[in-house]
Amino acid sequence: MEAGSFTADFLKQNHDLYSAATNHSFIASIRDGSIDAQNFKLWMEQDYHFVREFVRFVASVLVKMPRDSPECDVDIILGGITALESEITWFRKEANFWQIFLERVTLLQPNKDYCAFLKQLEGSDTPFTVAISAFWLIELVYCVSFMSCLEKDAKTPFELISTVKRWGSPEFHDYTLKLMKLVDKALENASKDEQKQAHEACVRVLELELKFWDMAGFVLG
Ligand SMILES: Cc1ncc(C[n+]2csc(CCO)c2C)c(N)n1
Repeated sequence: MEAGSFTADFLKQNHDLYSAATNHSFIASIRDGSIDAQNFKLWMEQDYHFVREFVRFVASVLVKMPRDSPECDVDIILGGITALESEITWFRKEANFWQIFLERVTLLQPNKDYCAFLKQLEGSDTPFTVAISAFWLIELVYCVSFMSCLEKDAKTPFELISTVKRWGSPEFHDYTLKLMKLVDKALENASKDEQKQAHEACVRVLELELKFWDMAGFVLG
């Protein structure tokens, strides 16, 4: 089989897992309007803390970028960091609306596991190529998942529209395409070992995304 780009090959080879992570029942419950507010609040509490760890992760990706990278490539990651500030402000505002106390949240195990994985990627043992691949896929899963909640026949509740628009918007999709191009460029000339490591990190991302959705969709007793 002739090899295409890393990202296209990855998505083809891991179609079922990717599809499970981007068509989860939690997202389906937002899309069809049946979501329980308790589940949404649980997701928001946990995701805020995930995003806080993600800030450090993205900073580490920027530091690992090769010095001879074109400025426009550096600026894509810089844009990602900048966007995180408004993201955090949005979480705080939204948490207020839902009467969530973000400081009092206890991290659940799937979130702890995901944050531990990010920490591992932040380490100097993880090459840039591997970190940027995981970065792309983490953003893509959210983008594709939330895009489905904006389709014509979706019945997303009014109070969740601002949430799904954040990550399901065409602008956010463009950003994931830019990340995808960065990944493919970085991995084109990488060693077989780095390509394998990047593939494994991406599989792990999909597994962790699935568990994160499972956690959010868990029916509270
Ligand atoms: C579990 C989980 N997976 C992926 C994302 C996606 N994501 C991480 S940071 C960020 C802000 C923009 O870069 C976005 C959309 C998430 N939030 N939570």
